[in-house]
Amino acid sequence: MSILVRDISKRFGDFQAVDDVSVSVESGSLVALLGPSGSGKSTLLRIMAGLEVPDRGQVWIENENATYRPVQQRQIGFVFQHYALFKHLTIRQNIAFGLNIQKVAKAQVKQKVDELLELIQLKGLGDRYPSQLSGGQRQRVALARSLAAQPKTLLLDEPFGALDAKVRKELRTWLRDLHDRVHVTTIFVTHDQEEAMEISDHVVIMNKGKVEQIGTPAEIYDRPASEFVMRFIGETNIISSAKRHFPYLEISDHDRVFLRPHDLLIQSEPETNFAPAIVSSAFNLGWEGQAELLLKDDQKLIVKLERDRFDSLDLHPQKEVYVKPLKTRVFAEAI
Ligand SMILES: Nc1ncnc2c1ncn2[C@@H]1O[C@H](COP(=O)(O)OP(=O)(O)OP(=O)(O)O)[C@@H](O)[C@H]1O
Repeated sequence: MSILVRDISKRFGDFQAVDDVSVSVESGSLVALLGPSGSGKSTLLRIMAGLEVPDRGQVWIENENATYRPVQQRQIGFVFQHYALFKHLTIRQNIAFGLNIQKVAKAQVKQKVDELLELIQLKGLGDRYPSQLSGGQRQRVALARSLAAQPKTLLLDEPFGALDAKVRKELRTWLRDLHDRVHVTTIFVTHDQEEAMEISDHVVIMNKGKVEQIGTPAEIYDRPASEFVMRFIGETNIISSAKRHFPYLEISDHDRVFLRPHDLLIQSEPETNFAPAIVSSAFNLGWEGQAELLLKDDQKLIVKLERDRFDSLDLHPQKEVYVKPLKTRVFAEAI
C-alpha cells in the first residue's frame, strides 16, 4: 500500500514537532525515518497511523485522502519499542489475539499462527509465555502479532530500540529478510544510522521537524544534500579555509570543505596538489588502518585506509606525509 504525506505540520503548544513535511512511500518498500531525538520522526509515523491528527496537510493511502480516517480503517500494523505482549497468554495466543477478536474460524487461526511462527523462526516455542523468551524473540512475536491481521502497511517505532547492540544487529537483517518474503510496505523509525542504511530501500532524514533529504542509502551517503546529512551519516572531516591547503580546489578562500576519512590519498613523498601533514596517531584496527593527521595550521584530519596501504606507509607519530582529498563537498553555512 502506498502512503503519501503532503505538507504535514504538527505543533505541540509552542513546539513545532513536524514542519511542512512531504514524503512518498512506494507500495512494498522498506523505508526508514531517521533523525536525532526530537526531530519529529515518531510524530510523523503517528500521523501516518492516524494516532495523531495533523494541524495542516494530508495523508494519502493508496491514492485516497485518509487524513481523518480512523486508525482501525487504515489496515496498518504497529510495533513499538516496548510492545508489551500479554503476559498471561502463550506466544500462540498472543499471535492469535486479533484473529480471535475478529472471530476467525479456529482451524484458520491455527494455520495462520503456524505460518507466522515459522516466519519468525519460533516454531517450537508457541506454547511458552512471553517471560520465557528473550527480548529479541519477544519483538519477533510482536511483529508476528501485528502481521496476523494481514495489514497492508507496517509501522515500526524503534522496534529494536530496547535491545542490546548484538541482538539489534541480528534483528535488523532478520527484518529485511522478513520484508523480502512478505512485501508489506514498512516504515520504521530509528535514530541508528547503520540500522537505517543497512536495510532500507529509502531513508528519510529528519532534523528539527523537517525533511533534510530522501534517498537510497547510497545517495544519502554519496550525495548528502546538506551539512547536517553529511555529518549525521558516516564520519566527516571538516577543513576550514581549505583553499590554503589545497589551492587547486575550485572553492572560495573561506569555504569549509567536508570529506570522508576514506576519501583521501596519502603518501610519503611530496607531490603537486598534495598538502603536507604530520601523523599524530595511527591505529591498526585489524580490518583497516586509521590515522589522525595535523595539517600545517593544526587542523585535524582523520584518514582511513585499507590494511595493505596502511601497512606499506608505515604511519607512526611525527612522520611527515602528504595528503590530497579525493571527493570533497562544500555546503552553504548552516543557519
Ligand atoms: N503529545 C505530545 N505533547 C507535547 N509534545 C510532544 C508530544 N509528542 C511529541 N512531542 C514533542 O515533539 C518533539 C518531537 O517528538 P517525536 O517523538 O516526534 O521525535 P522523535 O524524532 O521521534 O524523537 P525520539 O527519537 O526521541 O523519539 C519532541 O520534542 C517531543 O517532546
